[in-house]
This record gives sequence, C-alpha cells and structure tokens, in this order.
Amino acid sequence: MASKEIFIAVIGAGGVGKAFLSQLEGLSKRLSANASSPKLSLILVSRSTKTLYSPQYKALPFLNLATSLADSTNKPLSLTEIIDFLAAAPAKVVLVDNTSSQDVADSYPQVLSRGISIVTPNKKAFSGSYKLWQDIFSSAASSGAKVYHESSVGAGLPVISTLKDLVETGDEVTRIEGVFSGTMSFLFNSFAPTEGSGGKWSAEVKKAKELGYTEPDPRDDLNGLDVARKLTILARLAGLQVESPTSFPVQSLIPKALESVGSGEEFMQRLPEFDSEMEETKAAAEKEGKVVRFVGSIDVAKKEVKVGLEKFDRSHPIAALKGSDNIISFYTKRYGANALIIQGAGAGGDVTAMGVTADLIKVLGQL
Ligand SMILES: NC(=O)C1=CN([C@@H]2O[C@H](COP(=O)(O)OP(=O)(O)OC[C@H]3O[C@@H](n4cnc5c(N)ncnc54)[C@H](OP(=O)(O)O)[C@@H]3O)[C@@H](O)[C@H]2O)C=CC1
Ligand SMILES: N[C@@H](CC=O)C(=O)O
Ligand code: NA
Repeated sequence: MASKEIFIAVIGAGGVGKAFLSQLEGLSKRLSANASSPKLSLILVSRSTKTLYSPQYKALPFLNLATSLADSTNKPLSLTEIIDFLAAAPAKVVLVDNTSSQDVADSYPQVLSRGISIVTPNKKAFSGSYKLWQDIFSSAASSGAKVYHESSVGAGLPVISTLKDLVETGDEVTRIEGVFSGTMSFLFNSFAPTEGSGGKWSAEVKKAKELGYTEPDPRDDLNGLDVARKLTILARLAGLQVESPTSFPVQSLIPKALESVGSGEEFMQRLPEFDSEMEETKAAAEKEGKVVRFVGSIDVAKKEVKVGLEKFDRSHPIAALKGSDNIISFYTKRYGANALIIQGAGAGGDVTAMGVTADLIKVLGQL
C-alpha cells in the first residue's frame, strides 16, 4: 500500500528556516525508509520577496533549495494566495512559519480554520492580543487542524510541553521564573562574567546577532519585549488571562537617546556611544559583590508578571549560566519547594529548528 502523502509549506528561510529545511530533509529520508510512515512533500518555500512552489503540488527537491529559492522567477505569492494554494491541496498540509512576522501570525485563525496545521517558533501569535490567542485555539478545535509552538519559548528546550503536561495532569503551577532569552543570557554571561572582566556591551550585542541568537531586529531583544512575549505565552498556559506583553512591567535596555532611531542598522552603529551606561549598571552590582542578569517571573497566585534586571550572587545558578543558556524553574504544588528546572541553549538556528521539527513529528502522528 502506498504511504499517505503529507504536504509541508515553509514560510521564512533565515537562520531557523534554513536549519529547519535541513532537518526536514533528514526526517523525510528517514520516514521514506518505512513503508507505514507518511511521505513528506515540500510544496512551498517562501521568503519576504520570493516564493518557490509547484502549482501542481509536486515535491520540491531539497538539493540546492536555498539557491533555487533565491533564483526563483515565480511571482511571489501574497499571504492570502499562499493560504488559498494550501487550502486547495489534494492532501493534508502543515504550514511551518519560521518568520517573526505579525501578519503571518495574525493569519493563523484563518489558516487553521481551513484545515491547515501549523508548527512555528514565532511568538507573535501566542503573545498577541488575548482575542487572537482564543481565535487560534477555537479555530483549531473546530477544524481539527493542529497547532504547536514549542520553540516560541526556550527554543528547542521542552518548556511549553512540560508546562502543558503539568497543567493537563492537574498540578498547580504557582510560580515560573528564570532566564528566558538566549541573547540576554549570552550578553550578560560575556559582558559581566562571574570571573574576569568581560567584553564591551555593544561588541557583545554585535556578536549575539552574528551568532543568530537575536531577533531579526536586536532591539526586540534589548527592549525586553522578546522575554515579555515568552512570559505572556507561559502565563496564559498557566491559566492567567494576560492581555498583552505590554500589560505588565518590562525593563528596556535601549538607551533613551536611541529610542527614536529608525533603522536597526543605525541603532547598531550608534550603540557603542552608550557602552558607559551598561558599564555603570555592571559596576553597581560589582560593588555588592554581585553580577547583573536579565530575568523574568510569573507569580500565578498574585497574577503578577515582570521582566528586567536583577543582581545575583556569583554562585547563584542564574549567574553561573554559560553561552546562550536559558534556565526555567517551575514551582508547583506537586514539586513543592524543589522546582522542576529546565536548562540549556535557548537560542540558535539548530536548537530552535529541533523544537520545530519535533513539533512537526507530533503533528504527523495525528493527521
Ligand atoms: N534565532 C533563534 O535563536 C530563535 C528564533 N526564534 C524565532 O524564530 C523565528 C525566525 O527567527 P530567525 O530565523 O532567527 O530570523 P531571520 O531573520 O534569520 O529569518 C526570518 C525569515 O523570515 C522571512 N520573512 C519575514 N517576514 C516574512 C513574510 N511576511 N513572508 C515571508 N517570509 C518572511 C525572512 O525573509 P528574507 O530572507 O527575505 O529576509 C527570513 O527568511 C522568529 O519568529 C524568532 O523569534 C525562536 C527561538 C529562537
Ligand atoms: N531572540 C531570542 C530567540 C529565541 O527565542 C532569544 O535570544 O532568546
Ligand atoms: Na521550547
């Protein structure tokens, strides 16, 4: 018996998107060795100005995909045209959104209501308005389409799945706290290390961008909003009706004088002028024998969420993190005073794509 075909469409082919496409190629090969597994056919790949697809729904070859996409002479499809194309496909479709686009995120209810499943590391849909959150899950429930977003918090670390398991098995989550940003972790671990003097703030920001840890515009990390988005998602999963990532206190590390700068490039060029501001923050913590770190917390009982800088003893597990590591502690009724702790790389193309690919595997098992 021929195996069932499932179509995959990928929007976004940047750091995470490219790593995902490479993992998809491996997954597709592994599944093809087993006659009872579905056959995966990649039918569309798009970037902001390019779309590669076969109007006849023929599988695109993985070989030289990035070059084929760059050289594609297809007229780029609008989001509406992509959704129409996928909804008319003669098999089930999974849309993989590897962008950070709000427009793509806003389309999820429409995508799901047309029976197209979604997997994504994009935080914008799940941390947008509470109405969007409700629309996403009600559209999925009525059409039967699936929606998974593990990499929207802690990249590939099993943060969302763990929280869902805690809640769905009847545990009571009382507090969630930790370091939720790979970029902020990398910046503070290298700018204010527990030993040695550390690099210049602006130079570390540049490195974090080059390593693929930052959002497409690093100001989205430095203004605290990326962490606020993640906490909004976790708070909602823990049962709080958080209206938006700006509905609780969020500390921004954008220098006041650069708040109105237009482009990300100009911001990066001018950031070195303000290195002394962060040096002062670092020195203030050092005077107390401490280091400064960017953290977040959710107090479920008090319904309080906050994001910002705090000082830690050098021996504290948060101070001792390395590289882009996140550390996320779940305090619950069952786990008592000893939190359930998840730690590891919280940013980077490969580890983020791992969470996306693992979500895709979960969806495939349900189609
Ligand atoms: N990087 C990381 O470590 C992590 C990232 N994430 C999330 O993963 C997502 C992707 O991040 P990353 O790969 O680093 O970002 P990149 O900037 O490297 O890539 C984004 C990609 O999305 C494309 N894109 C943007 N808007 C649209 C649109 N409207 N239609 C089609 N394509 C679009 C861009 O097109 P073009 O190539 O033409 O510019 C680019 O290919 C983000 O949501 C991010 O928050 C989550 C966890 C960790
Ligand atoms: N920019 C984000 C990427 C992952 O969510 C981060 O640094 O954590
Ligand atoms: Na995760």
